[in-house]
Amino acid sequence: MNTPQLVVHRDKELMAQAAAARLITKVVDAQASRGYASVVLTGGRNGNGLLAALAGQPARDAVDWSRLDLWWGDERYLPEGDPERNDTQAREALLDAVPLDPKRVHAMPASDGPYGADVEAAADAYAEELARAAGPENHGSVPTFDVLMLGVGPDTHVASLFPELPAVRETQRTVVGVHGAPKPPPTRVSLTLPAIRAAREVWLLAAGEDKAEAAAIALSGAGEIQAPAAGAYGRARTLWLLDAAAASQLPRSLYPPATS
Ligand SMILES: O=C(O)[C@H](O)[C@@H](O)[C@H](O)[C@H](O)COP(=O)(O)O
Repeated sequence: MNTPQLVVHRDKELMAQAAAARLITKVVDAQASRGYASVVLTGGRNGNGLLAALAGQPARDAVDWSRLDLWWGDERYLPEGDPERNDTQAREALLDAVPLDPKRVHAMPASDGPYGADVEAAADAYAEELARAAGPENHGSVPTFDVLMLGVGPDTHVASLFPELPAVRETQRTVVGVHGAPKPPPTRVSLTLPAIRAAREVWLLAAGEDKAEAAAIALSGAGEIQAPAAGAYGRARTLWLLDAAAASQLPRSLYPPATS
């Protein structure tokens, strides 16, 4: 497991803008070296704030959107187009404004789709879609994502992996159904920690005073069952993108050199 890197920005607006610029550069580099890029999106205010910031950046046109594979780390299990779905909010924030290849945008199943109320079947279907996209070097489970982004909840949850609940304990499956999520809505589909760890880079987004305790807990050696964010790390890099408010309870030893 690699040591998390921390970058602390002045406030949540600057964090969103800087993280968006960072994502553009990462995608452009991946496309220049490999011809395509693969990114996993997250829901929530910080995740959508990053997408909205990216939409406003002229450099967004440096990305070849037609060669970008988009996946989700989790989804609220609601009907297609529901305003509370992560993919609905991502489309409103950015996706509808850029020329993506619809075949490369992999939304998680909706509750009014073929699986109906069977969220486990929906999760299995997404796992199969990931496996089909995986290359031989990925051990046949999930593709090697260039960047997998995760908002961090005040309770240290990431994706829909909540402290102590079954989903965070999953060690084999790549996608699971979640029931009784403490953050509404209660029924969700989520990548598991093994799937998250397949990413080259995992970026954790934490801005706002309400994330200060979660960041301090997750970065101070807590276990992944009690603090799922502590178990979210990439194969090559784990990057926490914070604002000063969310970093305010970090031990000084963890606080990076002055960044803004
Ligand atoms: O479906 C969701 O709600 C998100 O995927 C969830 O994991 C979110 O990223 C965190 O709860 C942080 O959300 P905020 O950035 O809004 O605090």
